[in-house]
Amino acid sequence: AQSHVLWPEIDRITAEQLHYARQGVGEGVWELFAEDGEMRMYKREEEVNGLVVDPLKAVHTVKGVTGFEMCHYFFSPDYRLDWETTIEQMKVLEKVSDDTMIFLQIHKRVWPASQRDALFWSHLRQVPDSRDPDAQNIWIVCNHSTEHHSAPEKSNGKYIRVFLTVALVCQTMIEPPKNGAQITRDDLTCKITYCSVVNPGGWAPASVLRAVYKREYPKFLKKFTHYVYDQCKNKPIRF
Ligand SMILES: O=S(=O)(CCO)c1ccc(-c2ccc(C3CCCC3)c([C@@H]3C[C@@H]3c3ccccn3)c2)cc1
Repeated sequence: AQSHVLWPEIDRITAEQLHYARQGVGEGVWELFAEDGEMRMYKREEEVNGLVVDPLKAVHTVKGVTGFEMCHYFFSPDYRLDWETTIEQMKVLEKVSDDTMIFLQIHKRVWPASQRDALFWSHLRQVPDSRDPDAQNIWIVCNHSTEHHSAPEKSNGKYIRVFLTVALVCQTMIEPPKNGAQITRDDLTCKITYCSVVNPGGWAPASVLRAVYKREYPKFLKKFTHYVYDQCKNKPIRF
């Protein structure tokens, strides 16, 4: 993908999102708004030109899967409709490379706001951990809004286009079995950080959007992580 016109932006945004995901939720104004088992969901209340764009950061720990497996199922178009319940249509507009694609998604309408679509590049990458060189166990998927000739903004004006930046950062922790036995899924833990900022792209009542965010994000992360566990549990481990 290094040759593609988008590459410099993909490289920059992915690095920025990795750094942002690693920042704790201790400092600053993160507000815990949802908890479910190991999942903690935080938000900041922000508005841009009167539009709610509340940044979201979620942390979660899932046993029995690797960071690669979690990121693979998040990135791949083949499984998206199995776990993403808020989209009506999804199309891959361009396969930039094996680890980079451009998606167009039509999201279900959130009454009384008008229906939205999202056009974004999606990039999957393994990340060498600078602090721990032999930790080759961190994977990231970064989704960031982009433009594309086959999905011009004003094509039919039917949908308002959202502007989003999303990052799923997953780290595999292995509890090596005492007796030197082979690693099983019981020895695996995946530490997840999910960050997202979605600008609704056009007017939508703040109260409605905040209610949608509060309801949809916890549901989405819970459904997605359970889906990946179920898909992987009887398959060989992929790091
Ligand atoms: O992580 S992803 O890349 C996974 C690939 O699908 C992703 C996640 C979320 C969105 C998204 C797009 C539109 C909207 C709203 C804005 C006004 C009306 C619709 C929302 C609101 C936040 C609520 C929401 C949260 C989670 C899931 C779906 N809905 C979210 C897009 C992509």
